[in-house]
Amino acid sequence: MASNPLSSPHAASAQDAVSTPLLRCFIDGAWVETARTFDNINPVNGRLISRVCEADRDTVNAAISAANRAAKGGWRGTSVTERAALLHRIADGIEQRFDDFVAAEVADTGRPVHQARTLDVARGIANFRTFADLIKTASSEMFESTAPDGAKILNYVVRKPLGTIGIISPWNLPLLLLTWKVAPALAMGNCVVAKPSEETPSSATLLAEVIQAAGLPNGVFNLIHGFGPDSAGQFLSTSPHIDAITFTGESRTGSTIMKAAAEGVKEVSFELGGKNAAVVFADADFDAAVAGVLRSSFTNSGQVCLCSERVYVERSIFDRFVAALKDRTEQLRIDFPQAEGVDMGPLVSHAHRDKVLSYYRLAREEGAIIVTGGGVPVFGDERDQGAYAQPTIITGLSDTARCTREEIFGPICHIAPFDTEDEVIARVNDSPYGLAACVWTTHLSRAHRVAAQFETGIVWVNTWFTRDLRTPFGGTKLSGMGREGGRYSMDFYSEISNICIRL
Ligand SMILES: NC(=O)c1ccc[n+]([C@@H]2O[C@H](COP(=O)([O-])OP(=O)(O)OC[C@H]3O[C@@H](n4cnc5c(N)ncnc54)[C@H](O)[C@@H]3O)[C@@H](O)[C@H]2O)c1
Ligand SMILES: O=C/C=C/C=C(\O)C(=O)O
Repeated sequence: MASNPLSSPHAASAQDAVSTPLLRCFIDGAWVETARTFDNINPVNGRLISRVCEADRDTVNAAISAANRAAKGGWRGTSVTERAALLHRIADGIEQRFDDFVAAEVADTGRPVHQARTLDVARGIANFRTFADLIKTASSEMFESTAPDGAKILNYVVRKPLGTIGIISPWNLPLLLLTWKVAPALAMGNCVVAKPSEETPSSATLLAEVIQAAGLPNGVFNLIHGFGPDSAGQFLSTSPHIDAITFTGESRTGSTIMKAAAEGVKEVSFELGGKNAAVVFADADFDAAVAGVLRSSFTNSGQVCLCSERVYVERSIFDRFVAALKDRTEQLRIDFPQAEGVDMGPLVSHAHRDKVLSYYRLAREEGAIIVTGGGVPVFGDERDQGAYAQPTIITGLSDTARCTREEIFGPICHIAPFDTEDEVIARVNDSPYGLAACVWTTHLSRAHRVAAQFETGIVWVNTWFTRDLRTPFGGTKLSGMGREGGRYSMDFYSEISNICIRL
């Protein structure tokens, strides 16, 4: 198998004299070229990486038909043991091509190589292995009772596949978030039509190669490339022939998809936007809190749905904390993905950087104090053609400012002082989002008391983005609908029936 998607046999195109790789769709076990293509750009230097086949409506419908056929074919009848073995084979395939997946993620996003290795690709493997093991150990419910006439009654629960699942994923953690949905969907016996973000097609294409090599029956996994509105995403989410949609992306996109799902009363699972808070009490381990907020604000250039864009620090340590975080932020190494000790790469695209920079300008207009950053780093080399932005800390804004209420999804956080526990809980909850929160304190009962009052799906205490894949993951309010992870994924990707027997 070729070294990476940039030279994979399924990407190379004989038509292209300059040998720019062509990334194709994968439908019913075959690689499919389409009439229209779009460019995939490297955000480190603005250069063309590959051309990507855009699936039109007919191509999307062909993928859905292939999944429907496979769903009615043998796949739903495979045993848990067979499906678990196949998922492990897919994980093995990712492992065998680990460096190719790293290269794909880095090419599309410019992220540090060490992050792609330790987070993105590692989680791609873990996602398949976790659900392979889970279905083999999962139990079902059974209830014994007695009818009024004394007859024994047995109720038991069975899980069946939903059928064809539409999966639409974002660009910020491409392989992690795509496999977080594909693995449990396949584990529960469903068939899949997956559409990755137009910004990050490479690792999804590699995944299709690995799935094909693992021997999944044709049509069980299908990959279509394209955009959202009037393109593959919309054609998939509005199709009457899919049985459920699982989507990760912006809240307003989720709302659009939900309207489409309403037409056919389809099951939906949404992992949406956030405006997450980190709360630092005076009794926190100060150095750990500074290091933790540095990570939760600037990991992946702030392009993680769980990042802290709002930081609240108890007043007595506010000035000291701001100074310490400023110092650590200014030491962050912003560099090429493969540079030794690199901490931060570019944003995913020039368009996204423009959006983030518009918020940097808005912060000034709203009267923020720019503690550090607020612009674009100058390198004097090809990175100046990339989509880099400075990690930025601001203070001085009210809780009603747009920069403290709207998701920016870049390397920026606003720090505000607070005085009491009740005050900070109310301020954290005063948000249209409810995805995640972080609390830094050494006071155990306070940690539990505060965490339990946050209106978020996830709370971390003295840590951030620490993941046990068996736990429920998801948000409240505009941050999403439903939970995925462990048995929560098994429930979403199954049709649950109860069978009652009079013995
Ligand atoms: N809650 C979570 O777990 C989680 C995880 C990662 C990212 N996110 C959120 O995702 C956003 C960033 O990702 P993004 O910019 O790719 O989001 P996005 O909503 O712009 O796009 C996400 C996906 O949806 C597709 N899409 C866009 N419009 C569509 C439409 N009308 N119909 C069907 N598909 C459509 C896109 O092509 C892409 O594949 C941020 O808001 C972030 O908070 C949330
Ligand atoms: O950018 C958002 C990150 C989401 C992470 C997960 O869905 C996960 O860790 O399973």
